[in-house]
Amino acid sequence: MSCDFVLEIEGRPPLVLGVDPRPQLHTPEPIAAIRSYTLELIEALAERIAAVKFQAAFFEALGPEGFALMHELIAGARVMAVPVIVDAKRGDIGSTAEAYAQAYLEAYPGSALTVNPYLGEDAVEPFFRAAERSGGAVFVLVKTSNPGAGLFQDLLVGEKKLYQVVSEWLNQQAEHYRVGEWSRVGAVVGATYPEQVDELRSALPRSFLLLPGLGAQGGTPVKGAGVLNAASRSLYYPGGKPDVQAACSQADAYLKTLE
Ligand SMILES: O=C(O)c1cc(=O)[nH]c(=O)n1[C@@H]1O[C@H](COP(=O)(O)O)[C@@H](O)[C@H]1O
Repeated sequence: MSCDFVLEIEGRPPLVLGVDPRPQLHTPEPIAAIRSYTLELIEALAERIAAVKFQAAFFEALGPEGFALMHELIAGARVMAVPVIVDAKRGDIGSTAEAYAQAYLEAYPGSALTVNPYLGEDAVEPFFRAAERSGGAVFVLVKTSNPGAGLFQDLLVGEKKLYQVVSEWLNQQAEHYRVGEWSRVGAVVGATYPEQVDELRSALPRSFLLLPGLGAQGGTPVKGAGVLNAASRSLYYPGGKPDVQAACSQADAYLKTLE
């Protein structure tokens, strides 16, 4: 297995498994049950997914043991040769960004991290540089999937919307951090906004687009080069509960619409 996120992702299916565990669905011992279910699921879906995306908040909410479990599962996915995206949406002043980049990108070479660009270029660059050193990637929030995304992201800045300004800046960064056809600098675009997905696919030709919002938020799969459709609840808990067989069927159904 190559230890470079960009090279690994290129040839894989366009679906991402989101792991957002709810302890109430794994009683009576949530930590142990989430560990075994997630490992079994990643193994079962390994050939059907581009990557597994761990949402840090759900593990943090489980306390110190939960946070340790996320790190254990990241390592487990890497052992199974499945690329990892840590969805922690980090963003802070440069010196703190260095520490976040060390915690996720450098700790897991060949992995990716979601990043919030609100603090500006000097706050995001440490993530790009760390990704370059570690063979990783960064997915920067451009147009998020939530209903309130437009409050700031659609604000007009001159004649452009703020998310368009972000995407123009991001495209320059993406050119700089290219690895062949694709870049270490990707973008997050909600599957719930298909028009903006089309627009940003053209505006960011070198970037992988991570599209959360599939299923539970009402988004549907989007075909396209470099498009990674991400589903958490609808794939991790198909039918509202842990079920490996049903998850395999759901993954097949998503992939069929993407053929
Ligand atoms: O970065 C993300 O993954 C993300 C960005 C975004 O715009 N919208 C969004 O829903 N997400 C994450 O994607 C997952 C979506 O979960 P489901 O709605 O259950 O598929 C959650 O972990 C969110 O935190």
